[in-house]
Amino acid sequence: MPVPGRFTIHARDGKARRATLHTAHGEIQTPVFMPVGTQGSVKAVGPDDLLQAGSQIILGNTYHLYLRPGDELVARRGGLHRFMSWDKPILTDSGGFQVFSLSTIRKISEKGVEFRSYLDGSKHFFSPEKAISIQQNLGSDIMMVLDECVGYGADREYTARSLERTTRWARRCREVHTPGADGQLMFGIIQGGFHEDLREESLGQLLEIPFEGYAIGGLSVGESTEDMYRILNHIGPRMPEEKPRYLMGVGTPMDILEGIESGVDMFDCVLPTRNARNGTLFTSQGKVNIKRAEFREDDGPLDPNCQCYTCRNFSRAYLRHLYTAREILSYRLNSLHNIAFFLELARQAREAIEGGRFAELKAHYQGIYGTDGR
Ligand SMILES: CC1(C)O[C@@H]2[C@@H](CO[C@@]3(CNc4nc5cc6c(=O)[nH]c(N)nc6cc5[nH]4)OC(C)(C)O[C@@H]23)O1
Ligand SMILES: [Zn+2]
Repeated sequence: MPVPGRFTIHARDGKARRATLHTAHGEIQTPVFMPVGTQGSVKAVGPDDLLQAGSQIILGNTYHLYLRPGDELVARRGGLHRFMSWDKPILTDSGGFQVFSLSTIRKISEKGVEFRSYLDGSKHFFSPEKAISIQQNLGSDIMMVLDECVGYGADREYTARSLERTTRWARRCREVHTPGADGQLMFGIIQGGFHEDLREESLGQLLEIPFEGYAIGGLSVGESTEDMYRILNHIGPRMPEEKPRYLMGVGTPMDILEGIESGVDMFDCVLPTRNARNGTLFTSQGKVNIKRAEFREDDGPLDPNCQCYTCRNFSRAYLRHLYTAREILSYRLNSLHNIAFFLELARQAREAIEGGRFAELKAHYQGIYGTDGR
């Protein structure tokens, strides 16, 4: 009987790891890309599409689901898995980041964070305990602690004080959920901005609290690729070897490969679904901007090397037409393909690590997407 939280490393290639993470809703082969389903749906695609594309786990969001339809309502409907008919693993972010990135008029204190809803301006308060209670109501397999993600360019002094409070909040989250209760896992989140020593400080403090995994927060917040990679390369390998490592909100294909090379196992990003909706498609030969006139009469598949439903059934000419005509089907077909691309990238990474060929895989994509794929 698999024990939720068990993390088994099968192969290594440099700092990259090929592993299996066990959860209450099944096992996850890592490195893994997690499509983002912020409001309980991965935009424009259904659970059947996600399974077909090979998705092992998806993301939900505490902040959004608390505000609408309400975590208590979801709990009364049997939890998020049943509510959205997804019976594989779900990871939920704690809402801290969304409060800072989406909400207006927020006040942060030792107790937690007060914010106004982006929907109707009503006032709300998240304590660390509340953030965990919401994720228990949602029934997610992996819960994230409530943290403060300091903005890019926050001063060192504030960053240092903030990470101390984030650690105290992390301890409070752990205190209200016994490890493994209801099969739910809890990950700590490393902060510390863009200061290597503060990052080590944050990690060191979190290691004193028993978490089933550790995440790197505070990145993909508008910093340069150089700054992201500097922190990633520094803290990734220093994270606990025997536990899963999750890089939040990242990223482009090249950012993901850089993260895997630094020892990271789990990734999530809205890039595939968000870019799909503005016609930017990721292919084995680089980015394709489907609205370009050159595709008007192109009968070829979007990506000849892709096995997804979109590439097996529709031409670039048709995809361009749907996009230009603002057809709803454009969102679905473009999103299906981009999700399939990111999932295939992660699958290729798993295979390359098993075969000791990860460096070659990264070099191959560097030749197509450049150093950061922006
Ligand atoms: C890359 C891309 C396309 O992703 C978009 C947009 C802007 O960046 C993103 C993704 N970056 C991102 N960094 C994060 C940091 C934390 C964090 O420190 N703590 C917690 N609890 N959750 C986090 C979630 C994060 N997501 O953040 C929002 C604002 C959600 O939109 C996403 O650019
Ligand atoms: Zn495709």
